[in-house]
Amino acid sequence: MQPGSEASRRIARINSHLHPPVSQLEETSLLRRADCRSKGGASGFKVAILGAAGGIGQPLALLMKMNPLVSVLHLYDVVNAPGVTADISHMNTGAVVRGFLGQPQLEDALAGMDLVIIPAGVPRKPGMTRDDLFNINAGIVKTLCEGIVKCCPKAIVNLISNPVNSTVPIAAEVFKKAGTYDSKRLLGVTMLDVVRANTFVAEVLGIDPRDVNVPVVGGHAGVTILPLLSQVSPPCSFTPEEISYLTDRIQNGGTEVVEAKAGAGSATLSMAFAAAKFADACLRGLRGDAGVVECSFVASQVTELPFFASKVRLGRFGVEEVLPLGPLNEFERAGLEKAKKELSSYCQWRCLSLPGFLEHATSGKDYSGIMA
Ligand SMILES: NC(=O)c1ccc[n+]([C@@H]2O[C@H](COP(=O)([O-])OP(=O)(O)OC[C@H]3O[C@@H](n4cnc5c(N)ncnc54)[C@H](O)[C@@H]3O)[C@@H](O)[C@H]2O)c1
Ligand SMILES: O=C(O)C[C@H](O)C(=O)O
Repeated sequence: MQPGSEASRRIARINSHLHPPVSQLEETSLLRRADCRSKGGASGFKVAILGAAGGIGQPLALLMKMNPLVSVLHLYDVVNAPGVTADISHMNTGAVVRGFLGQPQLEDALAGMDLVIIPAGVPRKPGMTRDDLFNINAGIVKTLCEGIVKCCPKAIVNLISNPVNSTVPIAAEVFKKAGTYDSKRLLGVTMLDVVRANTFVAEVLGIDPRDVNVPVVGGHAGVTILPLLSQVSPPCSFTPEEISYLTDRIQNGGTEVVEAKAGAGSATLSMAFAAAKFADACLRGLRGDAGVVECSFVASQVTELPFFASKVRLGRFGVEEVLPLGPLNEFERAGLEKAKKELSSYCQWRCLSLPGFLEHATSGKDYSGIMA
C-alpha cells in the first residue's frame, strides 16, 4: 500500500475510530466489518453458549474460542452479550464470534448449531441446595430448549444449569413434547465432579492430577455424586480413611466453593474448565474420533432409573453407548443404593408424566401442590 494513498488514508481513519464500542465502530468506520474480505468459519463446528455473559459463560466462551474444532461461536444471554462478544471476538483464534441479546435473538443464536452449551440460570447461595434453584431454572431451561426444538433440533445439548438431576428430565420432556427427542443428544454435564475427583485423588496420592481418571456416576447433588474409587486410573488403593475423606470432599465440592464465595455464587472457573473439556470431547466424538469416553448424566438403562450418570462413549450422533458401571466394592454398592434412593425421590421425575406438570413446574411457581 502506497503511503498517502486513498487506501492508507482509509485505514488511518479506521484506526482513529478503534476506541468506541463495537456497535459505534460498525457505524462510524469507512470499512465495516461486514465488508471485510475474510468471513472466517470455513470448517469446524458451530457452537452456541446460552448464558454466555454469566460467571460460567464468560470463561467458557474464552475457552471455546480457543478450541480449534470450533469455527463459529454464538454467545447468547439476556444481559451483556454484546460486551462479552466484543471482548472475546478480539482473540486471534479461528472461531468467528457473534453475540445475541435477549429472547428476540434466541432463534438467530441457535440456527444451525452443532452443539449448544447451557449454563443459563441462577446459582446457589450458602444454605441453599441445588434443588432450591428448580423453580427458576426449570423455566429458563424450558424456554431455551423450545428454541433448540425450532432452530437446531439435531444439535448436541450440554446442560449445565442446576439442578442437573432435574433440568435434564425437564429438557427431555420439552423435546418429547415437540417430537424431536433423541436421548443420544441430551447430556447433563457432570464433568466438574470428575475434574474435582481427579484433583483430590491426585492430592492424596501425591501424583499429577492430569494422570488421574476417576469415574463418577449417579447424579449431580450430594449423595447422588458417587465416585468409583475402586476404578481409579492408574490403579491404586486407598485406606478406609482416605475413601471416606475423598467421597465426602467430592460429594460436597460444590458446597465448598459456594461457602468460600460467601454469597457471590458457585463454581464458575473450574466449571468453565470442566464444561470446555466436556464440550471438546463431544466435538471430537462428532468429528468421528474413536474411543472418546466421559461421564455424563444421560437417559440410561444402567439402573432402573430413567436418567443416570455414568461413562458414555461419544460419537458422531452424541452418546453412542452408555457403559456399564463395572465391578463395585461393598462401599460403592451401598453408595449406589443411597444415590438411587435420592435420585428416585425427586418429585419432578415422578410428576413429569402428569398432565400439565411441565407447564406448571416451569412457570416459576411452587409445583408441590400438584404432586401426586
Ligand atoms: N453442572 C454443574 O456442574 C454446575 C457447576 C456450576 C454451576 N452450575 C449451574 O450453572 C448455572 C449458572 O451458574 P453461573 O455461576 O454462571 O450463574 P450466573 O448468574 O453468573 O450466570 C448465569 C447467566 O445466565 C443468564 N440467564 C438468565 N436467564 C437467562 C435466559 N432465560 N436465557 C439466557 N441466559 C439467561 C444470566 O443473565 C447470567 O448471565 C447455575 O444454575 C449453577 O447452579 C452447574
Ligand atoms: O454447587 C453448586 O451449586 C454448583 C455446582 O453444581 C457445583 O458442583 O459446583
